[in-house]
Amino acid sequence: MQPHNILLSFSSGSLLRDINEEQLLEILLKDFQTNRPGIVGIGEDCAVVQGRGNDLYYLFKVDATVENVHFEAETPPELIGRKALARALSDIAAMGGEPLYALVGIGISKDQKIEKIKKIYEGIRSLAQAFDLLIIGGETTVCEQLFLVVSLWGKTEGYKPVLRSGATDGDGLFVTGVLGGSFQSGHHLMFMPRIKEGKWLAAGRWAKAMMDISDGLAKDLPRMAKASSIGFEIDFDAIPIRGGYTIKSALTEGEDYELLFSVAKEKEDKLIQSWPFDVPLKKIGFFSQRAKRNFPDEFRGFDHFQKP
Ligand SMILES: Nc1ncnc2c1ncn2[C@@H]1O[C@H](COP(=O)(O)OP(=O)(O)OP(=O)(O)O)[C@@H](O)[C@H]1O
Ligand SMILES: Cc1ncc(C[n+]2csc(CCOP(=O)(O)O)c2C)c(N)n1
Ligand SMILES: [Mg+2]
Repeated sequence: MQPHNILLSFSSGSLLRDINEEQLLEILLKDFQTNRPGIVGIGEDCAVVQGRGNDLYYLFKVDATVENVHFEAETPPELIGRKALARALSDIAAMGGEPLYALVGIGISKDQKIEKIKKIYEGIRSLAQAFDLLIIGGETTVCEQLFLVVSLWGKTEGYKPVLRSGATDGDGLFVTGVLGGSFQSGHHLMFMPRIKEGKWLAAGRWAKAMMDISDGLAKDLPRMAKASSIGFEIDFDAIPIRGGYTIKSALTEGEDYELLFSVAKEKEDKLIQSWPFDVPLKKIGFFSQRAKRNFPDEFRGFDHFQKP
């Protein structure tokens, strides 16, 4: 059982495995200033910094992709590079932004084949090209466990980024694509970040709250509900599950990299009629002031510090 107030209950001997990712951030950032007018700091998929006027917002994101955590030693190197960039792009998509520039950090051991690193970079280059994104720098270091860190700079222009906190009572709850089986099916290496869908949803003022699903719906939806100070009702039969996988997989395994968003009740039908993309769109429930903010205990979602 997790202690309720982590700041009161952790001791100098406590280990990371005793807490979760959110609790670690609470401990670390207790005395940091992370917000001020025009800036949205911790708690969103990207940090938001307001540009000049009310029409331009910059988005910032940094994402790590680590051997034996996010990919395996045998993963094809082009797909390692592709995934490292795609993960960060998914967070720009989650706010309805468009990507502008990237910095790429890499940690490699001295025994690594140069050919493998070249292939990793080829994976980055081809996805960057697909999104018209410039790689403008990075960092190289030596390390036993191969890792990449991608920093992205993006923007919304002419409309506001969609935060996690905008959902209100009665809003419909939608997801793109299908959920579950990401690791086993290889989706976690091949997914297409939902940049154009996210931008359309934000620029057209369809989505009131939005995020990407990286730790599983069972973990990420309660985060959105908490940010919006609201509960939710899920229609479990409506959840779009990848063929051959289970509802448990769809709710808990994570790395779906799909968009989860809320839409005002009166706009739902129009949204479904107007949806111009090939990727499926599905209503899976609604936000409610009276409903709970959690899934049943058997559905937990992914946490780096805790056993599945
Ligand atoms: N070490 C850290 N220091 C400061 N802020 C952090 C740190 N790690 C995460 N954050 C912030 O905490 C929030 C949640 O981070 P997290 O990486 O879980 O984002 P996410 O979008 O929920 O997940 P993902 O990156 O898998 O999509 C973000 O706003 C992020 O900027
Ligand atoms: C070797 C290997 N083991 C496990 C997984 C599954 N996995 C890793 S990170 C993550 C959640 C999102 O990460 P983050 O919170 O860092 O964004 C999930 C579901 C994998 N892809 N590769
Ligand atoms: Mg995210």
